[in-house]
Parts: sequence; structure tokens; C-alpha cells
Amino acid sequence: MASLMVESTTSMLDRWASLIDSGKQEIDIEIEITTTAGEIIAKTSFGISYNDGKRVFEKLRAMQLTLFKSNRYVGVPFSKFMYPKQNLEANELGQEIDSLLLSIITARKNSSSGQTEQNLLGLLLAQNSADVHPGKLLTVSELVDECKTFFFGGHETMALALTWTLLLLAMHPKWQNELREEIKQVIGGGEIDATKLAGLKKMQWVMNEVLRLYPSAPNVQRQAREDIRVDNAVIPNGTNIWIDVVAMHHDRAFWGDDVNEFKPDRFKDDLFGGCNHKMGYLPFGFGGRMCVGRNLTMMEYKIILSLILTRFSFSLSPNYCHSPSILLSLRPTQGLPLILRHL
Ligand code: HEM
Repeated sequence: MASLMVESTTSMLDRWASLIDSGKQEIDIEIEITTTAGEIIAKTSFGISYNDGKRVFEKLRAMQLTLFKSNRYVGVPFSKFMYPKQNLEANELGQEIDSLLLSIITARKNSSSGQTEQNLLGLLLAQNSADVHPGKLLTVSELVDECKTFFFGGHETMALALTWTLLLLAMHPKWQNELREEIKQVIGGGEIDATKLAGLKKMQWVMNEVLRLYPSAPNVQRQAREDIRVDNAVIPNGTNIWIDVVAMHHDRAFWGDDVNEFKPDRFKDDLFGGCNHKMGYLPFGFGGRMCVGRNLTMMEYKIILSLILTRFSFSLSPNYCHSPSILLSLRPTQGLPLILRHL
């Protein structure tokens, strides 16, 4: 997987280099990184090219926009009658996405190398045979659902974590230099060796701090399975609960007076960044449903950021307009224009 990540990132950075050489120093980083993260998940998880996955991404994005308008009413009785147009659109998009994914799965099943490929889809198909798990097979619609979660969950949150990182590093050039120094010491000048990535400790603090200030998954959902008493309030069985991660990560009572400052070293000696509540830091959720992609995220984040930092320095464009907004994920709604320079 690491070599596929390096390949996609390098072609993005070569494109940036050509743009700079042709006199265009300002680049909208958010679009660039989202496209590259999409290409990486398409290749590493499904063994397909970005162009083949592109239609799925486009439909998923359209569905995200449609659902966002009505998603606060998930679980509210009769809510589907409140937004009939959006619900109809979302249903149609859902069916189109299902059939696109189904055609990817069918093509893989029918290909000679399909079930032996070492990517998520290859492994899912190989495991999903009666010889390996008698009686416990996934249905086709469950396979489609798994693929959908990975397609969507596997690139946007990741791309946003990097986008917010580049914003904060552009605002704190001291941290760009600290990370460059660390990359030099840990990785050296040659090709990236994935086994050395764990040594990038400061980069890990930076990632943790970025996900604290701008958690790309801004809330986590749960459903009460029994009546739950919290002080004097009772949350009735069956209630859908949205846990506001952004609010918790910005709570002065948990983090202290410097809560809104970018201070990666708060994670230096503490995995929870000095938060005084054991459930106060939840960028990847918690418990049995915690993000299954978090180790992959750390690897991809470190590879892409190392490659960027060793080729370019960057600062914020005067055209940047700070507008974080929740559209299922936490996004910079006006993009992230940066001024890039060759190192
Ligand atoms: C910065 C990057 C990422 C963030 C912030 C993030 C965040 C999250 C969060 C908050 C959840 C819900 C956890 C819960 O309910 O407790 C989740 C679930 C999930 N994530 Fe991620 N994620 C990231 C990257 C990825 C990647 C790269 C993949 C796949 C390659 C992925 C796949 C999934 C899947 C499949 C689930 C559902 C797990 C389940 O329900 O059992 N995520 N993620």
C-alpha cells in the first residue's frame, strides 16, 4: 500500500511543481488532496483507478449534500415526509451507487486475479467463501454496503485531516521546519520506508492536535439501548444521540485556557493531549465501533505530509476565507488556497 500512496502523491506534487514553474503559485490544496486521497483509497482498497472510482465519488458527494439538508431529523418520526424531494433524490443516488459498486464487485469476482488480490475487496471476496467461513457469508447487499463505507469513510476524513494540517502549518512555519528536521533524521533523504514511519513522533503530535482542533468527523452517533440516567436527566431507550466531538475538543473545562491554540506538544507525553476527561478526545470515536481505518490513516497521513514537506514550503494565500462548516464532515467550505514555493 505504501508504494501506491507514494506513487499517487508524487504525481500530485509533480503537478504542483509544474504549476509553480508556469508562474501559478496559488493552489487550492483541498481539491488536490481530496482527489489524491480518493485515488489512494480506490487503488489500495479496491484495486481500481481513480477514474473508475470517480463516478462513485461524485455520487457519494451528491448524496452527502442531499442528506445533509435533512440528516438532523434521522430517527424523528415521520421525518421522511418533511423533506420528500431530498429523500427521493437520496434514494435514487443510493440506488445508482449500489449498482456502480455491484458492477465493480462483479467484475472482480469474474476476473482471474480478483480474489487473490491483496486489497480490501480481494480479501473480502476471498474470505467470503463457504470453505473459509461456512454459514457466515456476507450477502451481496452487505458486500456493497461494506464497500460504500470504505469508499466514503476512507478518503474524505483523511483528506480533511491533511487539509486542516496544511492550514495550521501554513500559519505556524516553525512547525513546518520542526517536521522537516524530523523527516530528515528519521526517514533520511531517500525513498520512504514504511517501517520507519512510527519514528515520526512530532508528526504524530501534529496530527493529534489537528484532529483535536478540526476533527474531520465532527460527531459520533449512538442509540440508547436502555434508559440511561445522566444526573437528573433520563435518556429514553431508543433515543438517537449525536455526540458533539467539536464541542468536546474545544471545552475549556477539559483542556484548560489554551484550548483554542495550536500546541502539538500537548501530546508529547500524553496520548490524550492532557485532556482531563477520559472520553474528552474522540477523533476516531470509541469502543467497539472505533474507526477501523485509523492505522491506515496514520500511515497515509505521514507518507503524504513527508513528501509535501520535503519538496515545498507554503504560506496562507490572502484569498483564504476561514469558513469551517459541518457537511457531515468538517470542511473548509471556501477551500484552502495556499502559496507554494519549491524548497
Ligand atoms: C483522519 C481520518 C479518519 C477519521 C477522523 C475517522 C473517523 C471515524 C469515526 C469518528 C468513526 C466512527 C467511530 C464510532 O462510531 O465510534 C469512524 C468509523 C469508521 N471508519 Fe474512519 N476515520 C478516518 C479514516 C478512515 C479510513 C482511512 C478508513 C478506511 C480505509 C476508515 C474507515 C472507517 C470504517 C469502515 C468505519 C466504521 C467502523 C464500524 O462501524 O465498525 N476511516 N471513522
